[in-house]
Amino acid sequence: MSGSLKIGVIGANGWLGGAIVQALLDAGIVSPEHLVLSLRSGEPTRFPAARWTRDNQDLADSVDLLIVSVRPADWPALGVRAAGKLVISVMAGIGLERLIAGLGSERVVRALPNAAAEVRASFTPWIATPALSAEERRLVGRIFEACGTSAQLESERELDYLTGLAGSGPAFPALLATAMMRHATAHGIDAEVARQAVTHLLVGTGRLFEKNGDDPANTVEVFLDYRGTTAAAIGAMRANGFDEAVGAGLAAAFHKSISMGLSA
Ligand SMILES: NC(=O)C1=CN([C@@H]2O[C@H](COP(=O)(O)OP(=O)(O)OC[C@H]3O[C@@H](n4cnc5c(N)ncnc54)[C@H](OP(=O)(O)O)[C@@H]3O)[C@@H](O)[C@H]2O)C=CC1
Ligand SMILES: O=C(O)[C@@H]1CCC=N1
Repeated sequence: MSGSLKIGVIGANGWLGGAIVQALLDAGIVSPEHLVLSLRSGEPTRFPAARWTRDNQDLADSVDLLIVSVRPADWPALGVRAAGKLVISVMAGIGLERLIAGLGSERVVRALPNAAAEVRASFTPWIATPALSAEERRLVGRIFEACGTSAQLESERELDYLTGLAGSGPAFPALLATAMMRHATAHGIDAEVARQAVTHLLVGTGRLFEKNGDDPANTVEVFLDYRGTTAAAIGAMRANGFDEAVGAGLAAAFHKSISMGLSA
């Protein structure tokens, strides 16, 4: 695979598709003139130097690597054939078997980036069919390293599980942040002050985790040892079902990632 690799992205006007294209360009994996991008409605809003089309089959025929980034519900109607092409799907739930049958290619990757690809901070688990060469696997690794960091998995079951934990993941700290902001403003804290407090605690905690690289449970233990405000909060959160609520949420995501792949 050389610098003249042609990449096509179906759904490039969408959130994740656009983020991946930007990451590919930023990392120099593809040049704009080697990009073919498709959209369904509206007009292209980004990447003016790329070739935009509404003809997905023409796109698939024109490129070396095809990335499919439409919503799972739009997959059955897509009808694109990509025999002999390397294909990456980032659609939640759609399994390798269905991708191979639908696309007519044996060289397929299922990947689950997350919304942080927009800031090149996604964690992206992925799995490939056995037909991918070592060089193609390196290329896939480079693509998702461009979006943040990545891990190649051995089993599709792991990917189904991580669809919730990693793919949906940014929504969960956002949910926590929403609950914290709601509580703070109900206690008279200015909404902008609450927003800043919550944003900085998420970013700051992430940076601490990156710096220390240890088990988050250690951080919880260190705070519990103070027997102060943090311990009081953690005790009350746990007594009110915090761990159970998180577990039930991740189990629901795991279940949905399997069921939506069967029904979409
Ligand atoms: N966003 C996220 O955080 C994550 C998303 N994913 C997966 O990525 C995929 C895309 O998600 P996301 O970017 O958020 O969704 P978006 O709705 O933002 O983007 C999907 C895009 O696909 C376009 N589209 C649909 N059908 C076609 C078609 N036939 N031809 C060309 N374009 C088409 C849509 O066009 P239109 O505007 O007309 O609807 C839309 O622009 C999903 O399968 C999702 O499961 C995975 C992990 C994380
Ligand atoms: O919620 C979803 O189904 C997809 C997967 C992760 C983000 N969006």
